[in-house]
Amino acid sequence: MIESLSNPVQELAVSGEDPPEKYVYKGEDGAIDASFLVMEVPLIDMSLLTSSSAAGDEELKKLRSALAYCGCFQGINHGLTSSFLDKVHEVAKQFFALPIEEKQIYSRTVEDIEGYGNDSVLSEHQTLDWTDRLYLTVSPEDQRKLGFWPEKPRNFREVLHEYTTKLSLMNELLLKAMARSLNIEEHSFLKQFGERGTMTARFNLYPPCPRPDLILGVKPHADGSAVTFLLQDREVEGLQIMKDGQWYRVPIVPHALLINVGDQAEIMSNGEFKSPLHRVVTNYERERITLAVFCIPESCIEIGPVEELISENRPKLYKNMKNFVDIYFQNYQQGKRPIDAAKI
Ligand SMILES: O=C(O)CCC(=O)C(=O)O
Ligand SMILES: [Fe+2]
Repeated sequence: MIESLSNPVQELAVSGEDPPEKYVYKGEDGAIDASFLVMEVPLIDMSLLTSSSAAGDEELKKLRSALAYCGCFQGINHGLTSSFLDKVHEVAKQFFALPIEEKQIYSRTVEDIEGYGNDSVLSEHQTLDWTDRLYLTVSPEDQRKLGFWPEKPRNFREVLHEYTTKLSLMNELLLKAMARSLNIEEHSFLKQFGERGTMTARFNLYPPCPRPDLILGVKPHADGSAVTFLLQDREVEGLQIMKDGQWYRVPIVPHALLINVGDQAEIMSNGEFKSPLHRVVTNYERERITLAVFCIPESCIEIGPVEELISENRPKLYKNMKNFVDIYFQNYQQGKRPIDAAKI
């Protein structure tokens, strides 16, 4: 296997040169266009998801239909203040603004996806994403590799810790609400998630791109998580979701969290919830910074469709399996949709 790391896209972007051919996307899923229709991503009031009132029941119905319809929603009233979310965005921005030598202290190695860097080059035919990332394991806390956790800006570690501690609680609340919305025992999904599920954080920088018509920020994929929390850029759009064979733009709702289910929630829900295919387009003039936090079930626990969601009318659609993330990466690298490997 050829494997090497590519140069920071941030440097390519300022060089003013034409981007190398290996960034040009050759997929056949339609033109790259930033002016598609906007997806009406439902807004969900997260504060109502724990309420046993009529309004709470109503919100659960909305949650269920959002996850069945487009696999995602804009979470509002989530309990994180706007000023705190601005701070999270600010530390990400300050990290990517550091001189290259300072960021490279945290560089990932070829063997490890954690750290600062971008796509591993595994084959000559691979198309690279127009993005630089900082990828960190957040929990379980004893698996953090602090050597990759930036010391600059000064409050980076503290802000990330606080943000992800809150998201971890939100993940639990949401997995319970997702189960209740399907009228199944509320711990059905949480049990499969386990007490030592993994949480990873991926800071994404998409530098301005000279050819947004040819180059993607992130190629089409669905997430391998159970749940993903995305803090979008406050001003620059870029995320697109596929629905019924069409790409749609995901709008920015200031200070909302864009929450989507990943393949593992699709499997556990026996396909009631849809893990959405999504991609990121680039912008000619402006950089975009996002933070994706992935909540991933404990790898040694077997996940599979919850029994109560299997019936004569709705047969079991996915196999039971452990360590889906491994299956995910094997299939992803071969350009296959990982969830297909889980289908019966
Ligand atoms: O940056 C975005 O808008 C989405 C990133 C994403 O899909 C991912 O990191 O899995
Ligand atoms: Fe994603």
